[in-house]
Amino acid sequence: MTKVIKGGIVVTADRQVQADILIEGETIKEIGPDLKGDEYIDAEGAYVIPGGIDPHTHLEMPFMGTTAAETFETGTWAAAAGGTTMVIDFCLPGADGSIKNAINEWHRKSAPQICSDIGYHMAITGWNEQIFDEMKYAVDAGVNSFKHFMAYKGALMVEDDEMFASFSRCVELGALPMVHAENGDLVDLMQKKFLAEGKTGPEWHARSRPPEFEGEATNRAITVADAAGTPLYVVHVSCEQAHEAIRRARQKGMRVYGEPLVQFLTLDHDEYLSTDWDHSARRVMSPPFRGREFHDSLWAGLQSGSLQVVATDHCAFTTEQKRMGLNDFTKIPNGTNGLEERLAVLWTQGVETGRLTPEEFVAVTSTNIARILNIYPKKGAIMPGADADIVVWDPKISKTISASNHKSIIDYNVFEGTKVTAQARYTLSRGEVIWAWGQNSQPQPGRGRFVPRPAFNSAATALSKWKALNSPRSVQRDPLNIPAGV
Ligand SMILES: NC(=O)NCCC(=O)O
Ligand SMILES: [Zn+2]
Ligand SMILES: [Zn+2]
Repeated sequence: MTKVIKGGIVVTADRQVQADILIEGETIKEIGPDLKGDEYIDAEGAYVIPGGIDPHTHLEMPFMGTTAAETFETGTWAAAAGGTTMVIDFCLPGADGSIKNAINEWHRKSAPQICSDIGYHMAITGWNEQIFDEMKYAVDAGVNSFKHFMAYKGALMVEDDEMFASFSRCVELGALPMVHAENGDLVDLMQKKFLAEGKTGPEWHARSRPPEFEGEATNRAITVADAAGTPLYVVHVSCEQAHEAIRRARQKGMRVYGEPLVQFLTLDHDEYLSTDWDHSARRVMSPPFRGREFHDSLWAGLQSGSLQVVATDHCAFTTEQKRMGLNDFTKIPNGTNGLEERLAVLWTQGVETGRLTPEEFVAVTSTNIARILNIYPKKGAIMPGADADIVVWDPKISKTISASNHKSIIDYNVFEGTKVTAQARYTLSRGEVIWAWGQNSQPQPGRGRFVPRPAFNSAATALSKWKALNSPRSVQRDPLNIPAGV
């Protein structure tokens, strides 16, 4: 059975071309004019883009005394409605600290629920021999990236020496270290100080995590990565201080990748000043939303290439869960939504304003992510042989984002009231239409697959080669010229 996506403008990370796409089974067979097939999908007047990949989600993740409400089913369904065909979700070890058990637990939860494909990152939340050993288990199981939390002191945070040990292990395994870069010690101090002063509202969440804390930690993580000789991926970059550190490292030739979130590009820290407690608490996340001046820095990073990908960090809690922190902002579960909205908001506020080209949009929402996370060109590409994860992207469907019609399980939306001017007309996952605008599509839990991601992407391999050729060597001395020991 073949399908042809007909009459659209195919947009990839490097070009736009008017062409049809022939799909055979789950993969792309041919791209060209006037293709014939058994079925046709109308792309007239629309762009045809690789399915979005969200490199940063937390579905059903146990966190801060509760569990993220968004399930693997509702999360991947919301993603499909928004044009995202793959998510990379964060696996978190449980009380036993085992990476192996965490991966098995994530498979157990996700497999029967996911509507489209999934991959995992693994969190490193401490350091011991078991973690050292099980990092290899993770890589062999197709999990090739490890997140290190420099914040959440007393819970997930790791120290610099632990990061160095883990980054060095990543070098051996050909895996990619990632960091949540905030100075956790200082955040902890500020939180305690504010609470002691009776400052308990959600506005103090943001004030306890200023951009300087993020910039310092980003610099520190880059220093650790340089010492260990590894590329580095900085998640949820929210401010110029962190962006500046990444820019500087890249100028020195380091392979440091930066991931702003669509929330950080568009939403303002004034939201924390709302007199409606729920409104502010629903937007509590770490790092927090920043001021408009930082949005400009992040957009510039996407334009110039110093920042490479846009994610959501989708970690969705209900209002009831947020109210766990009614009298103490440090107990508000951290996280916001964005999976369904990422592409439409980025298109409307990026491409429609001329900040991004359609090609850059494809690069930062899909292709760059697939390349960095080593699943390109199976994912993130429109070329023969690639998975037919494709979106017919209609730049003429407008809507106003609202919790009243979103697919997410939560009872609010941080983009509520935002007007967007483009939507997925069709979303295809491995050749199957899983979402059709206005056609009462239904979720198909269990049809998604886990996609293993191999280790040793080309950046890791190149850096290891460079380090091996250029690392300092001991001076060879004639034993006769070495003074005898005293
Ligand atoms: N970002 C956030 O507030 N919640 C999810 C956990 C994390 O990524 O730090
Ligand atoms: Zn984080
Ligand atoms: Zn996160």
